Amino acid sequence: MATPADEPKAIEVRDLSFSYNGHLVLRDVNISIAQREFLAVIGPNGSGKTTLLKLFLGILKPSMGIVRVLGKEPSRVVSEIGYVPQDTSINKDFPISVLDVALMGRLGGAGHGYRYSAADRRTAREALERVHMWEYAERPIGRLSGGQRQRVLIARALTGNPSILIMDEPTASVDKEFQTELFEFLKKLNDSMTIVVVSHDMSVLSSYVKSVACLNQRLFFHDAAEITPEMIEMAYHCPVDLIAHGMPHRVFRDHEDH
Ligand SMILES: Nc1ncnc2c1ncn2[C@@H]1O[C@H](COP(=O)(O)OP(=O)(O)OP(=O)(O)O)[C@@H](O)[C@H]1O
Repeated sequence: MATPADEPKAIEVRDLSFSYNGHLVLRDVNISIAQREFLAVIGPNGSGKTTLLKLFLGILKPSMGIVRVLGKEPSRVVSEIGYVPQDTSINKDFPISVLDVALMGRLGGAGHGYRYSAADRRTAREALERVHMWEYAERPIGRLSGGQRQRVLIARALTGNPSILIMDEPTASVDKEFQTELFEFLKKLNDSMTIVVVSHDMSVLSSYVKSVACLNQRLFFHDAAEITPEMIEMAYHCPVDLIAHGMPHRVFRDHEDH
């Protein structure tokens, strides 16, 4: 049986740089994410967070350096990763039901024309029950609240039975109550699953995550849930008066307003 010492890292990134058409977005990024880690990636708008996630997923290829997921090329382990994209990437007018969205998580590498089996339907139902959305199974996704839609997207990611869950801004369009509920849920999943969450909102993160990475073209990784003033300065290019055990939330807001 594999011991933690010899099990592969969930995600390993070495000397990674990435450019879009010559425009450098990520520079010399190194990070090693152990299995069952709960990592938050924070950073300002346009700092490359979504780009980094897409490199983890194999949707983008590094310009330089390597990305390994469970020791392999990301494209070879697609079914190991559940991805919850930003809510804004969802076309809310598309006439598709909650159950259909959850079932899409079963497609994995399956080609066009794949027919869902009874096992697929059972798994989709279980995933929707886990996020308390089974009662909405027949409802079009366009007629859900932001928080409900987020739950369905999580269910879709879980139906693939991934060992790594990657979420891009899961709390962007939901209220405080759902944020807490979501992180409690993620904390339970984290017993058996690696979780990577991109977020702007640090106030909800600190009590749930195990480590934090601050990104602004370069990545600054801290192997603890604490967000240090150095990380803030590095990523946000502003000195932050880090208030005792508080997140510099107010300070950020002031900073972003100017
Ligand atoms: N497909 C693309 N083609 C060209 N440039 C892109 C593309 N996608 C993103 N970019 C640029 O790359 C940079 C990083 O974008 P990315 O979406 O990774 O940032 P982010 O940190 O996720 O931002 P946000 O917090 O606003 O979601 C930005 O300057 C963005 O304009």
